[in-house]
Amino acid sequence: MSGAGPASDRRIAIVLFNLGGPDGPEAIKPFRVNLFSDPAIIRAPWFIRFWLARRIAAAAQQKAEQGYALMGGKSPLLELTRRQADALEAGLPGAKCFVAMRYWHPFAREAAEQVKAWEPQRILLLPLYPQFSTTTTGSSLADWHEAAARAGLVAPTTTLCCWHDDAGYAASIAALVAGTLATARAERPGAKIRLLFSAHGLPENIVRAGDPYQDHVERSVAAVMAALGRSLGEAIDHQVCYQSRATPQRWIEPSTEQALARAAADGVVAVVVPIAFVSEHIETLVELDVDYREVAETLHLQGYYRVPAPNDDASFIAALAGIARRALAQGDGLCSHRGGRACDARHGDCPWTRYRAVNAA
Ligand SMILES: C=CC1=C(C)c2cc3[nH]c(cc4nc(cc5[nH]c(cc1n2)c(C)c5CCC(=O)O)C(CCC(=O)O)=C4C)c(C)c3C=C
Ligand SMILES: [Fe+2]
Ligand SMILES: [Fe+2]
Repeated sequence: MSGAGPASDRRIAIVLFNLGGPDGPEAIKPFRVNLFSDPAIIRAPWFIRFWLARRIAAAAQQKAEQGYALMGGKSPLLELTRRQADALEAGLPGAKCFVAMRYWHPFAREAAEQVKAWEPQRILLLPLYPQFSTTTTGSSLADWHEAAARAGLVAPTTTLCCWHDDAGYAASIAALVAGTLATARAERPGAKIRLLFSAHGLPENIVRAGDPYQDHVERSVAAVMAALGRSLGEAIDHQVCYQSRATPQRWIEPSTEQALARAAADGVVAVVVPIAFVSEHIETLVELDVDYREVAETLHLQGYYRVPAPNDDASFIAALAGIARRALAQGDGLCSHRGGRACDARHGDCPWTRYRAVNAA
């Protein structure tokens, strides 16, 4: 670990969490059934969920197959996450990164066995979701604790609930935005530009039940806009919107389609920023690059550009390494986020602590 600190001489296992994705065409169906069977995603009693999961998964199966076919029949998420793991390891001597996916291999139980075999002195749980949602971070961390207990893995553990407004993270996203903005300006001289921060959506009822995700997304956008303002020295038009509606319920709005329609009506060029994803996957490479690009063409939008997801971008990895270092410097604890200050999300406390308490009750 670079720099002196309490963690500098220890064997530290860093567990990186993401959602996972199918590793071949035959995995698409079971991956999607796993996803819709998660009580954090479909909030219904288990016997209804068992039936509902298969029904919802079947409903858009063909569209999902077509989407994965465009990416070679599988998701690039695991490979990109492994690259992030390698880059992070290189920046944090003494640490070894492990990957735990929620709905496909390597599952948390596989990662927990690997971590146990490595015999760490300390573990850092680092979700690759900047914003906390019960559907992503909450579900992954709960899954990890079950897997770790089953594996008999006992080591002091530090958990990061969220890093949505970390200054280094915001600056790394702002730099990626600035790059695409420069391309858009060079290709559309004189055109008015609007940044559309497109985040994964959530069903409205999940947000109403207290999920802080939407609030965290808005805070991420504010942090990126502040960093962008500092580096470019100007204010830029922007809007937050939500993509990837996957169930028939009402989802939070405005949708990315609605934001594109507004951009067309206002005669502006849209520069889409995938704000809730740290890696390219089906929702960026297909939904943003193919589906919404088509929508933009149909709407005769002035222009449509997409900012890349950070993947293993050097400043993003450096930001992640800083987040990890600061979390570890605080010693063992349940949650070490925001440089040690308490969560100041809408609900005033740490969302993971709260989620854990509610689920244990
Ligand atoms: C109710 C359904 C869903 C919720 C809620 C949800 C939240 C959510 N998801 C991500 C990030 C990812 N989602 C991915 C895939 C994916 N997500 C859903 C549904 C919900 N997500 C589905 C059905 C799928 C499968 C793709 C498809 O069949 O269309 C992925 C991985 C994609 C891949 O490349 O394989 C990610 C990453 C976030 C950040 C989030 C809420 C905060
Ligand atoms: Fe999703
Ligand atoms: Fe927290």
